[in-house]
Amino acid sequence: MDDMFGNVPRAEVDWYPHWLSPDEAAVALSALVDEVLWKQDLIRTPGGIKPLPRLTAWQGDPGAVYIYSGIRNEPHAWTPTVHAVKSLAETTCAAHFNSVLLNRYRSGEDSMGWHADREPELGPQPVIASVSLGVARRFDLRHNQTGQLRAFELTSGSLLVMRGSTQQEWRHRIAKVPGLRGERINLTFRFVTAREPAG
Ligand SMILES: O=C(O)CCC(=O)C(=O)O
Ligand SMILES: [Fe+2]
Repeated sequence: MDDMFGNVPRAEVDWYPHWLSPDEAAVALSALVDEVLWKQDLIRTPGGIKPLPRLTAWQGDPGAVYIYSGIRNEPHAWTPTVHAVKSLAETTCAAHFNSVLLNRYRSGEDSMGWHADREPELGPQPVIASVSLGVARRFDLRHNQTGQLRAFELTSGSLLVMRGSTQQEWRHRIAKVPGLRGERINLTFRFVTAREPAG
C-alpha cells in the first residue's frame, strides 16, 4: 500500500530464485510433459474464438472446481510429480493448497496477458505459489493505481509466492518474446473454495 509518507507501494511477494536445483527442475520438467494431460482451451475475444496462447491443465482435490475466463475447470487427480512439488511448496509457504493451474508455454510466442487472480473462489487475500521450470521468462507486476512496475526473471527451479493484497492492488503477466525457443512449465498452486450456486 501507498502510505502517508509517500512510500512506493510494495507487492507482498516472496522470491526463491534457487528453490529447486537445476537438475531437480530438469527432471520435473520432463516428467510433467509426459504425466500431465495438457489441453488447448479456446477463448472468446473481440476478434472471435481463438486458441489460448499456451496449454493448460488443472489438478486438485475432488471438488476444487475453478472458473476463469469463462472456462470451468474440473480438477484431474494429482499426478506424482505435481503432488511432490505441491508438498514442497506447502512446506516453504506454510500454506495448504488444494489445486494447481499448470501452464505450458511452448515457445516465446506463448504468453499470458495482464490479469489478477481475483476469482471469488480464491478469497480476498490468496496465497499463490508459482513454480517455474524450463526456459526463463519475465514476470511483470504492475500496480493498479501508480502503474509502478516490478519484474522477476522466472528461472528454472524458482518459486515466487504472491500474498496479502497483491491480487487486489497489482496485475501480472508473462509477455510474448518473439523468436524465443524452448518450453517453460509453470505451476500455480492455490486454495479454492466452492462458489455459491447462482440464483
Ligand atoms: O506463468 C506464470 O508465471 C504466470 C501464471 C499465472 O499468472 C497464472 O496462472 O495465473
Ligand atoms: Fe496469475
